[in-house]
Amino acid sequence: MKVIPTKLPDVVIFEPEVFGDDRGFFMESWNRQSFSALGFELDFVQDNHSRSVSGVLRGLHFQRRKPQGKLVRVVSGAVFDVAVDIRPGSDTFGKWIGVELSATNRRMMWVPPGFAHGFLTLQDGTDFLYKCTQFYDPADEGSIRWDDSTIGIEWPLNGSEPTLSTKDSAALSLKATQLP
Ligand SMILES: Cc1cn([C@H]2C[C@H](O)[C@@H](COP(=O)(O)OP(=O)(O)O[C@H]3O[C@@H](C)C(=O)[C@@H](O)[C@H]3O)O2)c(=O)[nH]c1=O
Repeated sequence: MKVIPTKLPDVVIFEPEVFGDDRGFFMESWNRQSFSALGFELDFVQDNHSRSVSGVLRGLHFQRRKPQGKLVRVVSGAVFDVAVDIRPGSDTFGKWIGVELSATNRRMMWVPPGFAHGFLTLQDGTDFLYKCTQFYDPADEGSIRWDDSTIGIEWPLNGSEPTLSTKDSAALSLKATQLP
């Protein structure tokens, strides 16, 4: 597995080894031993799967008391996936990274606990899968505005408006959001 660092030291991209043959392909999407050997001791407790039409933006989500680390990937379609460092006191507080994850590039991104996470779907029928290190807790979760100008994420929207949930439409700026 290839590990690709990003400009945010704790966020990394993984490129699994893909074995193709006449039948199709095979790859390991999660192997505790292999990740551990690379320095990632991860203990996942929940797997999630969402499907979206093109132009859906989910995020930017986080949990306060029980932050979730997420290993995210796409098995159908493509997304622009974003992690924002919202750890108070961090050298990279407020900084973001955006990466295209697709069924074609088979890349995964590690979003560490303490980061807000979101993604924009680039194709209809995008299936997004992720493993989480903490259970979902709706009472603990928060959402930061996707278009917060102090974060300044360059979403590849080409002038169109994203489709948001009611919750995400009502999200506050990073500054106005109560952080851990
Ligand atoms: C996230 C989640 C939602 N749900 C329920 C609550 C709600 O009725 C329905 C849809 O929830 P949401 O609108 O929050 O789903 P969604 O906007 O897809 O939320 C996800 O967004 C991405 C960006 C993340 O990083 C995830 O951690 C998660 O927050 O599913 C669960 O039962 N378990 C879960 O773990």
